[in-house]
Amino acid sequence: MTVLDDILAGVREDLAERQARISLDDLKVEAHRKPDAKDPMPKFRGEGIAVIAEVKRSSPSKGALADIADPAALASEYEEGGAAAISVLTEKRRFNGSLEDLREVRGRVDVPVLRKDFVVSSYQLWEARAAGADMVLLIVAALEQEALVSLIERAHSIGLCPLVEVHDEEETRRAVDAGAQLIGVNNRNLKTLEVDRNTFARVAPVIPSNVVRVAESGVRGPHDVIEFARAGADVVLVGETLVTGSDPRSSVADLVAAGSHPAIQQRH
Ligand SMILES: O=P(O)(O)OC[C@@H](O)[C@@H](O)c1c[nH]c2ccccc12
Repeated sequence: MTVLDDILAGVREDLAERQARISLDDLKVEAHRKPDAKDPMPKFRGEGIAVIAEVKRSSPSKGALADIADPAALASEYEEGGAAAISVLTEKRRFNGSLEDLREVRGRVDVPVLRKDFVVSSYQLWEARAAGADMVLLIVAALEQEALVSLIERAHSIGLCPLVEVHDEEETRRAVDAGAQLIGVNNRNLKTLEVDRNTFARVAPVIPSNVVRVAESGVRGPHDVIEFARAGADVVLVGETLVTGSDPRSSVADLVAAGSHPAIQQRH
């Protein structure tokens, strides 16, 4: 059993528990009360490389990373540093996150907010929307093709922008076939948790030029942003470096500055 299988088993158990407690109809009512989701694409296709900054307390690879007593305060620092969007881990068992964290972040920042979780059911899309998310992560390795296609369609139909995560060329072809407009290449293999920073450069050429490309995981600082940008990234998604650093606001600002370096050729 891979780490991903193990995480998914826990996610399904927790999901069943929530589904027994909160009806889909109630979630839909709550979701419809929320203001329309914000479209992240203009920022992702704008000047320079956009930075998605992540609220992440723990990870299966490293264990506890940071306490983060006030996720909204952290997100607000990210926003002040120039983050184009905020990613909030909502998975509980391995990442120590929650939908409550997302709700708090949503209440504090103006930029789009991504629900970072292991989505296997449209129920979780409604949960994301009800908590005020604008975007949702869909992991190709966790989904059959049919489920991937229908979750992408459903996400769009309820106003969520799906970030479709891949790790190799084959998954990328599946994401493109499924209609993904925003693809994240995870440099971390979720089956082994190993990070290989060359993954993005290897996989990016398979992504059509009209699709927005996100380099995920393993960004240690401005130098890595420049490397991913050179390999064709429009966006970088950064967690650990920001939550373990001493000044999240200026760390984000440094990454944003590196991503708008004139030597970087913009694709859009
Ligand atoms: O902390 P890092 O190495 O900067 O990585 C952030 C992000 O890419 C990572 O948290 C992530 C990428 N894909 C995921 C899927 C599920 C959970 C977490 C993730």
